[in-house]
Amino acid sequence: MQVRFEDVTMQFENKKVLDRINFTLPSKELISFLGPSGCGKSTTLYLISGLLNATSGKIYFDDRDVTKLDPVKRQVGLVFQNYALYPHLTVRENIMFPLKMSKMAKNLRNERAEEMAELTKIADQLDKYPRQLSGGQQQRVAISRALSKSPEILLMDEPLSNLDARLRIEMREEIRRIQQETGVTTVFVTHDQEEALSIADNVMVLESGEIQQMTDPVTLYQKPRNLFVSKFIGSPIINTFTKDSAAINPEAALLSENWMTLGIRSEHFVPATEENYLIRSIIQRIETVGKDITIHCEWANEKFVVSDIETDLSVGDTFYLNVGKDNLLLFDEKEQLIESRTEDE
Ligand SMILES: Nc1ncnc2c1ncn2[C@@H]1O[C@H](COP(=O)(O)OP(=O)(O)OP(=O)(O)O)[C@@H](O)[C@H]1O
Repeated sequence: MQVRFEDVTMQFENKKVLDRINFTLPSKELISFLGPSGCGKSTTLYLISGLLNATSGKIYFDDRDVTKLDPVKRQVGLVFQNYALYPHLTVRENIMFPLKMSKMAKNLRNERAEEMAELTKIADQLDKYPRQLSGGQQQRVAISRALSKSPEILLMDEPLSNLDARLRIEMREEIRRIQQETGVTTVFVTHDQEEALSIADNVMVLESGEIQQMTDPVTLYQKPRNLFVSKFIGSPIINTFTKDSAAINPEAALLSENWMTLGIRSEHFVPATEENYLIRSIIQRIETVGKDITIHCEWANEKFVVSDIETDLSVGDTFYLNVGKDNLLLFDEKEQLIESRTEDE
């Protein structure tokens, strides 16, 4: 099922949290809402679920106007960060709970609970209580419960935030698998850019109640629409330079072009020579973490980082660098990506 927002505004007292936002979530996809704390991700999710009502604008599920529809009638499944399981009910009873509410016959409820537990790989935990399960298993129960009523859409609000790093990675792969097996349109809210990029078909980046960009993870990384998105996506954070950056070769042809900020990702630098370089630096520190080498550079108090590069140079050496022209991200005075440049060349 497709979800469409038309000019949706959400205001709490005198605070406008979402300002006339428009988007379409394609059917059967996993879409991530990504953005810093307070940008309006959860609010958008609750508007889809019906737990919040929009101040103005329209919300459609396919061609059905659901703007004023009761949450129960919207057929959404919800999964929260804290699992929200009933502690006094077993796993089986937790999964069956929404089915009981909708008065499904007991044998069918049981069958459905077992089917869901198979899907989420907790079939051997059905008679335990939530407190006897690990965090990852509890979240599997919450997902089973949310899917038990075959919702039209599954909404997940920071579902992995309570798990440790290793389990987060395991569970995000599981969520991806479950989403693909069921084909249910899924929204996954996170503030973690790596999580969003690794799990989603499409990512919607929000900031200050406005959609900054909505596209697939590769495009988001390679062609961020503006400086905010370029800085929010990618680790380490993208390096930025201005026209008066002393690190830029004063002879560089790039300086005669019209731009305000130059963005270069750490892995896009290649070694260069004093005769032909774009960026110069003095190596400050070489950091090795496992297989990853990050070189911390500086020129005239401007700091930046270089990674995925082979060099014999050491701390204190001058490091000359170039960047392939497709990897130069130029932003104008409104911090928007100048796209025509890469298309022209
Ligand atoms: N019921 C409410 N009354 C007043 N302000 C609210 C209410 N709910 C949310 N807000 C405000 O709306 C803004 C967006 O909140 P929202 O929870 O959607 O952000 P978020 O992007 O999900 O961030 P987080 O990850 O911190 O939850 C915040 O400034 C928040 O304080």
